[in-house]
Amino acid sequence: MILIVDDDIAVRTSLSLLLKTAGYSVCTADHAERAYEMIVNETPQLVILDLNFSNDTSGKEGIMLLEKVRQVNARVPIMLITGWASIELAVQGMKLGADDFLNKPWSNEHVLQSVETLLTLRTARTVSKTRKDLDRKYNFRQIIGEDAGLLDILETVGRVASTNASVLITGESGTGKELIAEAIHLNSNRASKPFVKVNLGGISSSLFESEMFGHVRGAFTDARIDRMGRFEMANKGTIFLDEIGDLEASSQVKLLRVLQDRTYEVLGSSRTKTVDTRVVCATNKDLNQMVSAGLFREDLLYRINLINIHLPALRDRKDDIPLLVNFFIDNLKEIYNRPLLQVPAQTMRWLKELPLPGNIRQLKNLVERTVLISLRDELKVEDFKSQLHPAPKENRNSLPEVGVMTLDQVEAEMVKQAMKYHNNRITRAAASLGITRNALYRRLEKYQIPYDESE
Ligand SMILES: Nc1ncnc2c1ncn2[C@@H]1O[C@H](COP(=O)(O)OP(=O)(O)OP(=O)(O)O)[C@@H](O)[C@H]1O
Repeated sequence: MILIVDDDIAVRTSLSLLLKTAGYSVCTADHAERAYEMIVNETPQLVILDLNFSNDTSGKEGIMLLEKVRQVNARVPIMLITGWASIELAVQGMKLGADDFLNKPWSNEHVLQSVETLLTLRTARTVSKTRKDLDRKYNFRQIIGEDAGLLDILETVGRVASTNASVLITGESGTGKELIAEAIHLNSNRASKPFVKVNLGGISSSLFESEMFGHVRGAFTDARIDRMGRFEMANKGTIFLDEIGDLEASSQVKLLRVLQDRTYEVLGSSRTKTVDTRVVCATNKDLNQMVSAGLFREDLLYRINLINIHLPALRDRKDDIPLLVNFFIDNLKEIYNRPLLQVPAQTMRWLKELPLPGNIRQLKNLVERTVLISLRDELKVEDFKSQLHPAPKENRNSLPEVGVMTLDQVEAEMVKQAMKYHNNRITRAAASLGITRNALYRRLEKYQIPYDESE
């Protein structure tokens, strides 16, 4: 049974009708006390709660009810309804334990999708999965690993794939975020439709709208032909927004708007288009920390991370290293027609102890380079060693090998080095890096490098 809490009879009636027609049983409450009684006594499967009671536009009454409900029932999914103008209220509600929020006016399809998603996610998790069990149920062919943490992740991926829930995938660079995003798509009923990847780090705010929503010819000076936006390309499929932590503030608000309303306008056209796209985002940044630092919108964070999947670093799942190496070797056997290629146990033990800050991508590159360069089929520690730290070549620059560090890590190291060299003098360090003092402050904050504020 779904409980609808709203003092507006029109809202109660229309939502009841919608949900009943879709086959749910429904009950309603027109004020907070009644709703609380029903939640305690009748244990609904889901609660839809309008935060803006018309006699109390501050939303306080709704928020108090939410707090009270969470004290007695931590599990019942709660979906909030607010006006677009009171998005902060929705964020406050999410912090207090609500599961999702909708804006008025809502689309019926959106309500039904969210209800279905929350009810599916609520069903109890099946425990103790083995890799075999998971493979029987889902398609994870390209994802290698048997680490318990990874199996948990795969189980979550399988379980949430069929819903429309937004998923945020976090983890260091090279841990397989894109692969997991693809697996969500492949195991969903959108699998036969497009999977569209967008690297948000590479899209400046001036290009954001034309890239994501498309434009018509003549929309701006350079728009010589009509262009389809990424959301339209991903229609009925999945859009994968990679590097979401790199999105500039003005683009964040535009993205929030489309995820919220599920509609957008093509640049230069007044026609409104509807988005029917599953949204999966990824980042190697700590978005919670970015929210605290005022660099990422909190409402956008809540919108994109109904489900959060955090991928472990490879150093925390070392037992998977041999499985991964063998998987890469098997592929290379075919590609290079070298059926006798193998990595003996001793070499494997050595590989397992490598720090591999670039995670699976670094391991894959290392295996590929070693196979390419080494002439023997039985790969020895020296073969890998020479590719891990290749001997200095003439004119070789001193940058680390590709895959070893991300651009952010290189930048952070350079900033630290300049600060140390100039004894933490901001002006000098900034000048030596070729950036302004403000730009240096931003980077010090970003990488959490301590500095003397009186400087
Ligand atoms: N579990 C895995 N099994 C096999 N290959 C994997 C696995 N995880 C990652 N890979 C491979 O490692 C490489 C990096 O993975 P991917 O691009 O998904 O990482 P990422 O976390 O998205 O990286 P970035 O943050 O840098 O974008 C890819 O070639 C991918 O196929």
